[in-house]
Amino acid sequence: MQVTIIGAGYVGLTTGVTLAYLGHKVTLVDKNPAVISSLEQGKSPIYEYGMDVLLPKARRNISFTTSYAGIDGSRVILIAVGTPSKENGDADLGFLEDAVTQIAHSLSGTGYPVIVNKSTVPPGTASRVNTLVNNVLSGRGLSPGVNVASNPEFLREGSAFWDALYPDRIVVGAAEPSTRELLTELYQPIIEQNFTAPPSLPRPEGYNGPVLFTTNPLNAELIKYASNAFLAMKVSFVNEFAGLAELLNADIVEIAYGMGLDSRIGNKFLQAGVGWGGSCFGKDARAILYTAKKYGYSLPLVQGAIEVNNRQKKLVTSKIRSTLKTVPGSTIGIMGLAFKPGTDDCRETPATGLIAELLNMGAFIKVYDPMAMDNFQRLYPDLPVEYATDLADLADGCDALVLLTEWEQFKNADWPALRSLMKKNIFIDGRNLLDPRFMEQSGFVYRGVGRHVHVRENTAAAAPKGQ
Ligand SMILES: NC(=O)c1ccc[n+]([C@@H]2O[C@H](COP(=O)([O-])OP(=O)(O)OC[C@H]3O[C@@H](n4cnc5c(N)ncnc54)[C@H](O)[C@@H]3O)[C@@H](O)[C@H]2O)c1
Ligand SMILES: O=c1ccn([C@@H]2O[C@H](COP(=O)(O)OP(=O)(O)O[C@H]3O[C@H](CO)[C@@H](O)[C@H](O)[C@H]3O)[C@@H](O)[C@H]2O)c(=O)[nH]1
Repeated sequence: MQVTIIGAGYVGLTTGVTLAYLGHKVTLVDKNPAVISSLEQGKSPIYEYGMDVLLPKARRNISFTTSYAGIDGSRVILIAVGTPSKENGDADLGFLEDAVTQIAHSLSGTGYPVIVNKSTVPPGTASRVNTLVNNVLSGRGLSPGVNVASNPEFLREGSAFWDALYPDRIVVGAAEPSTRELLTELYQPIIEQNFTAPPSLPRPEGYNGPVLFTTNPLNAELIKYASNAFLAMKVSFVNEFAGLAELLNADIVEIAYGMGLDSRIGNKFLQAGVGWGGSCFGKDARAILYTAKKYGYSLPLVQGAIEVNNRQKKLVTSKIRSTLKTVPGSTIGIMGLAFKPGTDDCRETPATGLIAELLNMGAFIKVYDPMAMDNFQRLYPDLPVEYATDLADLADGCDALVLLTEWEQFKNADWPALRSLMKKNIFIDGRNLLDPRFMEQSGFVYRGVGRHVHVRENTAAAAPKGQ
């Protein structure tokens, strides 16, 4: 099937590469010439696990362009442009409206494609896009016959290709049976799992394909917001209890493990830490709160998830204060800048707020991330921090190390050697990644999140991570 995707960012690019890998003919349109020229040279502008394998394999079925000129022959146009937060919390639909207007001006009037919205957008947007595109067509003297569907995206950065090839569900919000059939055809290889799995992304054992759920566009749009709000709330819930556990000298890792044994609760998204970040949870929670307010309604659970998260982000500074005592003049090493492991994305990463606070308190800051240093520097060019070349360079001369992203490389580091390079021995584990007893044996004063300082024998090792 001939498919056009507008926006070659995290969602558009992974979706485009996946669909091309599955045999569709994909045109990726992005207004940023640097993104397109990088892709034309075979280089991905973003880091995503599996991209190095899938992009070359998809290459013969995919083309990249900054122009909307060639979109006319497509049967489906997927929109995957950004929908960032406005000052008031509402989703900014400027990029989306620009894309839709350009699409409407590029269609010739024969055999219209279906426009499918993959960007996360407030309820009612599909209907608004429908009016916008068909008004432009009418203004051009063409018949207003374009259908618009909602097909929200649920991929996670760092495992985007897993989520694209082996999703739990595909949600299609479409009013007309013909649009539902078209999107079912688009996703047929995934629904039926009739493709050769790439060796680096093997089909999970027992996985038999996603549930295809068809509904109307409004419900589909709300499914996306409700899902993200629920996940953010789940993490905030465990973080809220982490604070109480710490006061009571209990251990949140064991508590979360015990909770997750109940299949109604499940063991995922119960990992306490420095709070959630990224380009989606905060933005989408603010947007749905704004929508509710417009209708004279409130969402106290969603509001609470944000408040708990804001409080959580201050946790590290108070741990630094209580362990280091004198912060001004101290050197603090930040381990991890990406908002989660497996990605180079630093949008709304917990690292920024913490670094700003520590700088304000008079600390000297060094940072290291195995993947996200360039992105971080590009996003926050004015932050006066020193970029370390590796973990040893980071630890060298530090009074405290603060782990913010649970990279595998950090787990497997030579901790006694790193300790020997430091001036003082404070270690704040903002993701409960490391074994407290091992860290203390390695010479550190260890502080995790929601865990008693001296964790009992057999506890940390026994409880698996909740991700
Ligand atoms: N990042 C994720 O993990 C994720 C997951 C699910 C849903 N989403 C949603 O998907 C949407 C896209 O997110 P993203 O992270 O991929 O964004 P992104 O910023 O990484 O990419 C958006 C791309 O769209 C391009 N663009 C903007 N306006 C354009 C236009 N008019 N024409 C052509 N190109 C244009 C930009 O240049 C950019 O490359 C958002 O609504 C987001 O909430 C994101
Ligand atoms: O137990 C957990 C799980 C996650 N997090 C944090 O929560 C944030 C978000 O993590 P995750 O959801 O894995 O990453 P995203 O790539 O932001 O994906 C979310 O946002 C996307 C954009 O809307 C959706 O498509 C995905 O389904 C949804 O999981 C990160 O800062 C994580 O560190 C925790 O602190 N504890």
